[in-house]
Amino acid sequence: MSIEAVQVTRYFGQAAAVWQLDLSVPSGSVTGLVGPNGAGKTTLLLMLAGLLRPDSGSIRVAGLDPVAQPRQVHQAVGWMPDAFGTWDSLTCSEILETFAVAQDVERSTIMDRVQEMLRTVHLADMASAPARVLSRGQKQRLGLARALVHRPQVLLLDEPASGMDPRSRADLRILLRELAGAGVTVLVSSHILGELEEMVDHVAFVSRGRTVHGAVSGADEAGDAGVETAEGSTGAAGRPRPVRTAWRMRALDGDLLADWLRGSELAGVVEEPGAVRLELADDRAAAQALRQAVEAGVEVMAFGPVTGTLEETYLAMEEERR
Ligand SMILES: Nc1ncnc2c1ncn2[C@@H]1O[C@H](COP(=O)(O)OP(=O)(O)OP(=O)(O)O)[C@@H](O)[C@H]1O
Repeated sequence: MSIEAVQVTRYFGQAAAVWQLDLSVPSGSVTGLVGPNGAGKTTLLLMLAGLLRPDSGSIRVAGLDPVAQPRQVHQAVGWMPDAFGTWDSLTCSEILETFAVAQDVERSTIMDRVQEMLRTVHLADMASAPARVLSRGQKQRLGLARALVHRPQVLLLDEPASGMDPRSRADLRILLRELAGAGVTVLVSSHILGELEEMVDHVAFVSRGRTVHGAVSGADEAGDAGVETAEGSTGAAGRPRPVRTAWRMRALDGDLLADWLRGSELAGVVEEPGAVRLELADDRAAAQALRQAVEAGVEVMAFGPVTGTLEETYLAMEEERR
């Protein structure tokens, strides 16, 4: 596990923003952090980034303790806050350069790295522009470049897509998937659930300062309280759940599809003639199911994860906006 939080608590005055929270995030994956306003997501991310001390509990990020080893954690982590404050008179290039220096990036490589990062977030044209002229979405992209400039092992993003246009959001999704593929651990909070669903491998729900068991494998589980309440969550609650577990297969011949499903060992239901919904453990299981269906002669014309399950699960959570 690349991020491990055990019984972490943080108070602001009398109010517990995060309370006895458990979270385990696997390495090399993209994990979503989902919860209502005031649930404690930002507070949690700040503690993981070594920018806020927990009152109690233990945290390990890339094997490091943010309380005892803040400097090492800052170097291991890329942090992108929801609102990225820039020094308005510095240029985009100067801002990235400043952060690269602060993060001890090898001096001789800094300018190349800065150019590379500006290209990655499509701001190369703005390299010499002062930050004050950037739009909100462009500032977000610069914030992403800043978080990545020192090649962190762990990337913590708080609402990164807010203010970004559709092209930038799509680029963000692709970039986060690529980073995870290269072994970076990504934890991303977002309220844009449809988008999160497409980019994350797992999701952890936060409610009233605690992680709750978020089953996102489909409407059935979500509907019958697949999400435990904050009070009911213990133990495995901190383990994020895989996201793509409900899949829909459509075929030209509905009877053949239904026969194949009955004869297979797979968990699934016929939703309507020509369409079945399958519960599959992971992407590999999905690929196998598709192969089996095709080999059995089913003329599959569409197959993909059922979207909207994250939102269904979210809405099934006890509403507790603060
Ligand atoms: N510096 C602070 N001082 C006092 N209370 C705070 C502070 N920071 C956060 N809180 C409180 O802690 C709780 C959790 O806030 P936090 O910002 O972590 O929630 P969040 O899940 O990130 O919310 P959102 O989705 O709206 O960004 C809220 O009730 C908030 O008012």
